[in-house]
Amino acid sequence: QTGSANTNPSDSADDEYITSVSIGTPAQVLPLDFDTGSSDLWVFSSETPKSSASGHVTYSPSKSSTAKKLSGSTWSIKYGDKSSSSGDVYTDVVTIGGFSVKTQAVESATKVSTQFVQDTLISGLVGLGFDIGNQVSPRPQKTWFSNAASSLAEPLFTADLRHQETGSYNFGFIDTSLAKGTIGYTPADGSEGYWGFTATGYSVGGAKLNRNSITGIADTGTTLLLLPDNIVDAYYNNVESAEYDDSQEGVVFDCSEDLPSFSFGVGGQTITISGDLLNLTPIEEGSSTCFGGLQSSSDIGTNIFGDVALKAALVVFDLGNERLGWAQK
Ligand SMILES: CSC[C@H](NC(=O)[C@H](Cc1ccccc1)OC(=O)N1CCC(N)CC1)C(=O)N[C@@H](CC1CCCCC1)[C@@H](O)COc1ccncc1
Repeated sequence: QTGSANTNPSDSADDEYITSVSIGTPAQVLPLDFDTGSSDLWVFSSETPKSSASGHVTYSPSKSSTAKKLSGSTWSIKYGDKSSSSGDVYTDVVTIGGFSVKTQAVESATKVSTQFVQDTLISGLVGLGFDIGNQVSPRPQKTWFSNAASSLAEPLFTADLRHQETGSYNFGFIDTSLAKGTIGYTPADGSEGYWGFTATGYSVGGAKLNRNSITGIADTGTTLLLLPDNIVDAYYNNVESAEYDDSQEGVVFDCSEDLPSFSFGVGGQTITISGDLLNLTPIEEGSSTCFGGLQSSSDIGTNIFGDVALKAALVVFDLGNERLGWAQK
């Protein structure tokens, strides 16, 4: 068995990617953000304060004949961008891309932080990280993919995120036609709950890859490519107008600049992110100053190959073989 779901950028900056998920009987369809950087499936619900839920699609377990309360279970999660949510837990049928998991832990939010209240484009997250990262207590729950893996044709999923166009999350199969290059595989380290891996080197503007390895995570839930300061500086030294903007908390530059590409080595392949994928968006509507897709990871403490990097590749999240595959798109 397999599943295939379309995913769409939320806005002109590709800030996040939205995928429709069906929960319950009859199906309640919610727009959710798939996040390989976390391991909880949580949703805005009938239990979310009305003031917080305003403008959001919500899940009502009382309207689902297959919903069951997981009594005594609660959850609480805090993300890298300081956003947070918490609540209680139900189990229900969850269908993604035509594949159904009958008894999936659906974490219902009784509290959500301001960022989530304001982001009415999504009604929650589907964590696609490793089960060890699940935040339900007293008994941690499995992710949707972990529950699905044993019934899928192959215990893997792929992410094909695209700039300003529809992409896909495929479960149980690899559609190699989505990629131009060969898929290079490298071991994935799931010990922290994320999809950790080591890139073997990098280069700016099509130069030869150096051999400076970069350890980081493949994270669909993070917008940017976040790397160490020395690499960020090496890149922006090629961008005449680049400067750090305190209010934007990142490097900005003239939108008219012709940005160099950025490449990294992984699994014997080279993934090249084109300059235009690294020019994220004007800092404000109509501004001629643009915000960079490559920013420093120094205040996070983890290097993150977020959507800016993932958009350049077809990425295989292979749980069965504990490995990540990358192919140029
Ligand atoms: C590098 S952790 C920062 C990161 N959150 C972002 O990337 C947000 C995403 C967003 C949120 C709301 C609207 C638009 C975009 O976007 C920005 O932060 N930005 C985009 C816009 C730009 N102008 C400023 C920077 C983050 O916590 N992700 C987590 C998932 C995320 C949580 C918030 C809701 C959306 C999903 C998660 O994967 C983090 O996992 C790890 C982080 C650190 N160690 C290991 C794992």
